[in-house]
Amino acid sequence: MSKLRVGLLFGGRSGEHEVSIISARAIAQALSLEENANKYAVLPFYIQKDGVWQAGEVAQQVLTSGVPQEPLSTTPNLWQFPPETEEVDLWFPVLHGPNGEDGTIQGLLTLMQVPFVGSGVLGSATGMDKIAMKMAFAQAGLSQVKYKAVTRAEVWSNPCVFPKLCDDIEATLGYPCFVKPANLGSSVGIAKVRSRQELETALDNAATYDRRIIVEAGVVAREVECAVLGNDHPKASVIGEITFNSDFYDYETKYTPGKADLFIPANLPDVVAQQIQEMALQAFAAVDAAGLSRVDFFYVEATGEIFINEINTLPGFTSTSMYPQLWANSGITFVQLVDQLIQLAIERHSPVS
Ligand SMILES: Nc1ncnc2c1ncn2[C@@H]1O[C@H](COP(=O)(O)OP(=O)(O)OP(=O)(O)O)[C@@H](O)[C@H]1O
Ligand SMILES: C[C@@H](N)C(=O)O
Ligand SMILES: [Mg+2]
Ligand SMILES: [Mg+2]
Repeated sequence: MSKLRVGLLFGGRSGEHEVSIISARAIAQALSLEENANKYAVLPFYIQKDGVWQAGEVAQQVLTSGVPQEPLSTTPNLWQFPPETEEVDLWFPVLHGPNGEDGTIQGLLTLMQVPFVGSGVLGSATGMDKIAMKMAFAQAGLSQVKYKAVTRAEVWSNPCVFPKLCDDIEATLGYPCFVKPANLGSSVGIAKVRSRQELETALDNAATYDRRIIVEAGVVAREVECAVLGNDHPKASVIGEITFNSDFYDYETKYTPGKADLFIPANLPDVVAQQIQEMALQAFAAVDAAGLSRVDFFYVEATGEIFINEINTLPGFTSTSMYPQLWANSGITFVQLVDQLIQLAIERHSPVS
């Protein structure tokens, strides 16, 4: 039986480029182990930081070394896809953040009419944009912290508008609050602010990343996460908890070994764990996710409140990442997990009989 040729897409024009390479390396390895080795042949496709696609040796070299390839200074030809593109039977996008997790690549792959792992255009776009995502969650009745949506135009407006915006944020959300570019991940561009001056700086900085910005009331809570796997009848994993000593779960804490600890399963009353699992499944449906997602929550132990924070439709996928570890603790190994994701992609893209 011939092997299914899996196009592994990684890198990407996003602030999470480096994380994507590490996630893709772990997935490539899992696709070459045990029964997967007989079923799948991996074709690596590396998207440089300037958006140019590389296949073959260049892509393999980035995957093996984990080091991004610097784009050439010549004007890139963005619409020249490598010839290997035509050999792909199924795409496995392992791209985090804008231009990868946000529906853009999913639109391209849909037009190619080749099945792909994960959410489609709607689920990816709604899951990526924290403002759209929160509106979908509110509609589904999921509890979340108070927030305000802000645009770059308001932040970089005339000097009369900006102070009013900051006054409004102070009055409605108070300090500390969190300023986030709406479309990003790995905490890139996020700031925890405690004063007017920090608020102004954080809004200005977030506006350099995105036209859309969200400001959220800060909550003091335990951080817990749940993995979801499936299409129309998804399953929720056990719950995991993250602990750390830094001010919040920022980029450095996420990706520096030893700075954060993961506890799986989290030490939670059964009823709380079940409620989080139900909320994770509701969130998955609310944004129309497919295949996989990791849903992040805040659990306020003193009051019993559970706030949904966000959904990640292409969560970090290194061998030590929360998503595969949650499934490993729920009885699905990393090797089985990538196989199941491919089978779910085939199921989702099969013509309705
Ligand atoms: N409203 C809030 N109250 C308290 N802490 C918060 C709040 N929002 C964010 N944080 C802190 O910032 C971290 C990153 O926030 P968030 O998960 O929204 O960002 P992200 O960039 O999408 O992250 P990910 O890597 O999970 O995709 C959280 O894990 C938490 O530590
Ligand atoms: C990759 C990062 N956005 C995560 O959700 O793990
Ligand atoms: Mg996120
Ligand atoms: Mg998060």
